[in-house]
Amino acid sequence: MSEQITPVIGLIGGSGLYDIEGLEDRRWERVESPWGEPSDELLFGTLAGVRCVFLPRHGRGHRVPPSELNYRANIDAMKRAGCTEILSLSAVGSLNGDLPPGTFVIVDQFIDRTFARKKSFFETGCVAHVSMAHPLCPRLGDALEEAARGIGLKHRRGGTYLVMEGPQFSTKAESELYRAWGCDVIGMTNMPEAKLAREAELCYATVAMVTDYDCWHPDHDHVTVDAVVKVLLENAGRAKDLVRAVVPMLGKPRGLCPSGCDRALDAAIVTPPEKRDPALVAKLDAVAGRLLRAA
Ligand SMILES: CSC[C@H]1O[C@H](OP(=O)(O)O)[C@H](O)[C@@H]1O
Ligand SMILES: Nc1ncnc2[nH]cnc12
Repeated sequence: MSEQITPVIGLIGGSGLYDIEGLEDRRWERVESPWGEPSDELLFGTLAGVRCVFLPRHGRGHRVPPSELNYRANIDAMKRAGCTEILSLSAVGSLNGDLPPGTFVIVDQFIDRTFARKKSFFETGCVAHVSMAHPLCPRLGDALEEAARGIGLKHRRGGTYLVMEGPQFSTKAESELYRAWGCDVIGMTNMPEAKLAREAELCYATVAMVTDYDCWHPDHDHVTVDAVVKVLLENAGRAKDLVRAVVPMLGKPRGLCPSGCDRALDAAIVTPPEKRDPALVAKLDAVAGRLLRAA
């Protein structure tokens, strides 16, 4: 019989999203990871009977900046907590005049311009190369699109998210360069998060919630934190409505991911078993235990 999965929905809340009210049987719990400290405790609970695990990306109180987030610990902790998929909810600037503040973009591509982050679970002693050609899970995108349409949310399916290092916002020349590259939105956090989710064989989707026009638009002020916060407080309520609509759709028992997100490591690990570093293999127990345990 083909494998049946009972989904556990991971939710990573970005700027402005530090809790999911309405989660039943809620409890904040510390999850230990061999990769270090996650941003915060994880919030466990259920929505419409579906198990959910929420992590505020920057921690409650927004304490951790994008470059100092321990992305590996965050993804590893969510995998250890049993998550089968992750929905990332993120504030972004718009690089596209057709995507005004308030629009929710169901992203389908990334350009990763970050340079000061640990980007892989695989290090000396166990090397792997996963495909990132299609970094976001279309199955999750379909559900998000249907849910957004169902609740009348201003949204767009598809768009390229440029991930910058930050924490400073872009220069005008950078903003114009990214527009010329065809990017739609800009933020600081979804890479390496999406890469690590892929290595951990977790389906991953991003809802990018537009808060500003960055600094390229001749008719709008350059982005400031005040402006972002004002719009993201409006976006946060709608993001929670979207979560409440999409979780019941995703929570039904299902087969394997048609796009293969949950088997991403099948053809990725290069180092043969006898050459692997046992200490690293032990650290990879949650991320890659499916394959490494068998070896
Ligand atoms: C507070 S504005 C800049 C900040 O917001 C976004 O974070 P997140 O993706 O976690 O919502 C952006 O990437 C920056 O980190
Ligand atoms: N303009 C912008 N640049 C980078 N990150 C952002 N998050 C929200 N707006 C942003």
